[in-house]
Amino acid sequence: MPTGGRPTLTQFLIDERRRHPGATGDLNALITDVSLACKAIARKVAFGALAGALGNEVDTTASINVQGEEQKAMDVLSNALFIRATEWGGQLAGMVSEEMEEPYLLPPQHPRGKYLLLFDPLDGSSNIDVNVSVGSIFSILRAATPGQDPQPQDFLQPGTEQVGAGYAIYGPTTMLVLTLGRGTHAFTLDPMLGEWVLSHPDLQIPESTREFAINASNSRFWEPAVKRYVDECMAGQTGPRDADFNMRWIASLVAETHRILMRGGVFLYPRDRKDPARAGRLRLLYEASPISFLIEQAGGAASTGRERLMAVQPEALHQRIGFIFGSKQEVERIEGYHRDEPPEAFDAPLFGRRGLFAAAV
Ligand SMILES: O=P(O)(O)OC[C@H]1O[C@](O)(COP(=O)(O)O)[C@@H](O)[C@@H]1O
Ligand SMILES: [Mg+2]
Ligand SMILES: [Mg+2]
Repeated sequence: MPTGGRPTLTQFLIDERRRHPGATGDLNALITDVSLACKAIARKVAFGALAGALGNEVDTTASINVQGEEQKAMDVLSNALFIRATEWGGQLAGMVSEEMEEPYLLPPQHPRGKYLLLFDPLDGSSNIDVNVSVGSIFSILRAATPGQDPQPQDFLQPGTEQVGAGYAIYGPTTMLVLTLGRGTHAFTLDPMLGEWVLSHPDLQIPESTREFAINASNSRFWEPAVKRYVDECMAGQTGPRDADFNMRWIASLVAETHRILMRGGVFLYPRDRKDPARAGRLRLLYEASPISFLIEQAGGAASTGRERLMAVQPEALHQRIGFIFGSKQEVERIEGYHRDEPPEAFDAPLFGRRGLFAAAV
């Protein structure tokens, strides 16, 4: 076997389907289409500064997206590749993307299916110019009205409702990491065969760690619980943790997640006071929710700091949220520190559950 006895993604999906005798194969077809989009994005990313010079159509100008952030040409192109690869197959009823303000409705000639696809087509895109790993993140939900165009509120489902989730990482090797609710599995793209090959079945995150990741430049905006946690890590052997810690920050959620899945660690992009118009940095539906599913399925934990992230009921398509995930013992410790803080210390008046900005984008 050219894959050294390891199953390909197709073989893995066939095996999964056997466990669900009533399955139509639509989910497998959708994941195959998503994995094709990821292959196409990987190829484009690999061209780097040669994009355009070699006759591929990427230009290098940037614009501003619906969230007021710089939108790179590769963000726009990756978004188009996701749509092109998945809209025709008849498995999807609609899509939501970081790069589109409203849900994407399928062209009239395409059949509507029973799934919803939510995605960040290119995560960490500010890293592209410096040749640091980037990725794509996706989440699959069931449509409320299969066969019909969805309403925006149909996408507002808690993470616990996800049918599947995953990401592709475009790094030294291109990999696809996937969960369908039975473990988290990583596939490596064999560049010769162009096939995803199961290289890391059933990933398990170590329960404890001595490595944390946070953007420390935001420290003056943190809640007391986060500040306490980081201070204790920094104090190392001289503090209450009685152990030295390492700190990491890549500024690429996919790359941080991948490191944590491979060797453990904890990631924090907590709710903070930096911008009163938004209570966190990362987007709930197509960043935090799918990453949480992957992390939990690998034995880790994912939280807002106060509750299980996948239990949060979304209120807006592009809602942002505080996000803490990784090795279970550390996430539980951070949640404990939040419980120790009186909620009014930070909540009132802007950030309370019922506060002005609770669901702001
Ligand atoms: O610039 P900061 O504050 O370090 O934020 C980095 C975070 O922003 C992101 O790049 C946001 O994703 P996008 O690139 O898709 O907007 C995450 O991948 C990363 O964790
Ligand atoms: Mg992102
Ligand atoms: Mg993005």
